[in-house]
Amino acid sequence: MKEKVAVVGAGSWGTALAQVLAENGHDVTLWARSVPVADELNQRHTNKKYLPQAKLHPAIYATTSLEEACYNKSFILFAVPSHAMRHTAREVKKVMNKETRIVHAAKGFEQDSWKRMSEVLSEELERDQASIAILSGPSHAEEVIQKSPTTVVVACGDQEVAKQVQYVLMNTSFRVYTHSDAIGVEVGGALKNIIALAAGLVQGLGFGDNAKAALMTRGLAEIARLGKAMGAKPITFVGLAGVGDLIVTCTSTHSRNWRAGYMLSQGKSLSVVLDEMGMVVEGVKTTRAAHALAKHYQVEMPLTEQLYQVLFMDKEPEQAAKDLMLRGKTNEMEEIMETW
Ligand SMILES: NC(=O)c1ccc[n+]([C@@H]2O[C@H](COP(=O)([O-])OP(=O)(O)OC[C@H]3O[C@@H](n4cnc5c(N)ncnc54)[C@H](O)[C@@H]3O)[C@@H](O)[C@H]2O)c1
Ligand SMILES: O=P(O)(O)OC[C@H](O)CO
Repeated sequence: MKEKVAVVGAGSWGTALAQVLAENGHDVTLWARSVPVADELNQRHTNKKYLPQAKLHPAIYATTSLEEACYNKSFILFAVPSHAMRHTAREVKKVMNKETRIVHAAKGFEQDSWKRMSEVLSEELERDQASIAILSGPSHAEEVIQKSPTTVVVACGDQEVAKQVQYVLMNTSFRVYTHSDAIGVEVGGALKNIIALAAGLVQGLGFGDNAKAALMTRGLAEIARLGKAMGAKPITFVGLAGVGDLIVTCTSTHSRNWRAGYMLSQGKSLSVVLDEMGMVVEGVKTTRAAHALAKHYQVEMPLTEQLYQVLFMDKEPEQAAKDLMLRGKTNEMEEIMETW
């Protein structure tokens, strides 16, 4: 059945998801923040800033009007960065219908409140959190747009909504699994960006594959520890929204977080790196959030702690690596048993 879907956010991820939906035959309206981007999408069927090589489906209709995008739609899919979620949702609330199903695909926390995006959406849209679906998993827009086989999860307290989202998005190159652990899927997607930043940094410092494997494994351990404290099911982190996303972001040069980490290793300051990237690097703000959440939940997150000091307290990355290697001696099996 053809559905009317609004995609809110015409960056790389929103554009790639709009393409998947249009290829699946749905009626897609893509909300862009700027008029030139909307004009380019409508007239040339390209989005050069965010997906330079892509030829987009001509049926994708772009607009800068949230009302035009969101009124009378079956689904609204939020693909704006986490820092933009609350104010965008507040505007969407004014123009959307009560029965429209809500999905978000952002991977981060709100600054200062450290809330998950589904909490923010629930507050602003006055919706039960259990009705909000979360799309996550290993999925770079650059590959989705090329129809390279991709697997994702859609998590929701209401499994009927998860199945409906699975129905509208799934096709031969985009496989969607439903999931019931919304907190785990949301937290896994956000926290892997911290480890991806560290992986880029480590690679740029000339460390080898042993260090990368260590980062990913020990990164997963601390993601699971914080996730569990926040109410996630630890087993979720062995799936696509945990290990899967860690693998893709820590090993792919498509990753904005990995690239930002790499640039930092070349001696550039954080503000220069973010400027040069010109795209959202969620891991920076997420490091702040996880640092605060770790304190709040009294969970040990040594990698996050060291990255926090490198990003925000001018610590030399080499010193951070040494401090990680020589921190208090621990027993891996005991830790695994405690978390998993
Ligand atoms: N790019 C990917 O491959 C990918 C994959 C999965 C999830 N995500 C997640 O999707 C979210 C969006 O990422 P992206 O890669 O598309 O980012 P992007 O940098 O490519 O695009 C960001 C978009 O958000 C808009 N935006 C920025 N600030 C805004 C604001 N204050 N108000 C309204 N709109 C604003 C920009 O105009 C742009 O359209 C992030 O949370 C990211 O982690 C991205
Ligand atoms: O490019 P990144 O690092 O923002 O990661 C994008 C997606 O989250 C990968 O699944």
